[in-house]
Amino acid sequence: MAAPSALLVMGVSGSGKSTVGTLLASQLGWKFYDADDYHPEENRMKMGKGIPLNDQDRIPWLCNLHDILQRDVASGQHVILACSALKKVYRDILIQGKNGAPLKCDESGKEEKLAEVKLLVVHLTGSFEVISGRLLKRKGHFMSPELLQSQFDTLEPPSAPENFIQISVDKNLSEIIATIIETKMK
Ligand SMILES: Nc1ncnc2c1ncn2[C@@H]1O[C@H](COP(=O)(O)OP(=O)(O)O)[C@@H](O)[C@H]1O
Ligand SMILES: O=C(O)[C@H](O)[C@@H](O)[C@H](O)[C@H](O)COP(=O)(O)O
Repeated sequence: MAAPSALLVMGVSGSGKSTVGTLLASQLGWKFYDADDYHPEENRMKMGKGIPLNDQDRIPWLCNLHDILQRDVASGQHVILACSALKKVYRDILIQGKNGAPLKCDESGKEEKLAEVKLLVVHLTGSFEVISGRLLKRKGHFMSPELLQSQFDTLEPPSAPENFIQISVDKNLSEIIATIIETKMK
């Protein structure tokens, strides 16, 4: 496969997506998006009350992120997205648009064909104990730590034929970044 022009850093809440994505973007000089910044207020309020999001809450959010990625990649921009992307279908939407089909995700009825985003999925994996420990220490975030169990329950780890790597959150940040850069170059 050709070198990716987009990286998706995924995993449950507290797995290190924002931290890893930010560091990676500054090292590579790629544009960085944090999917959390694109949640509508209703989603934030729901999560803040300790209610997990469902497909209905997530799909428009993912479609919007797909459109943003697609626009950047089409203009030659290299991008990194930090996004939970817990289910396979969510990753399909990020890559291909709604229903995993290469269609534009708007409601206009226009079925505009889009090029697939060439993307490497980086899954940050770790135990409930390690990740909940980190979330409990993290301050100033809308996500309630009680939602972590539902994130693990929802998680469908990437598998073939997805283009992915898994990295343990037990590694330190420089090891994680080095592994991603090395994989991306292959
Ligand atoms: N590899 C790591 N080793 C130690 N601490 C980490 C690591 N990755 C992230 N952290 C810390 O864990 C917490 C959660 O990370 P964050 O990037 O906010 O996760 P996410 O974006 O997946 O919710 C933060 O306080 C961050 O500094
Ligand atoms: O799909 C979801 O349920 C949400 O995206 C959820 O994952 C939330 O956005 C983050 O987990 C909270 O932010 P952090 O991932 O930064 O904790």
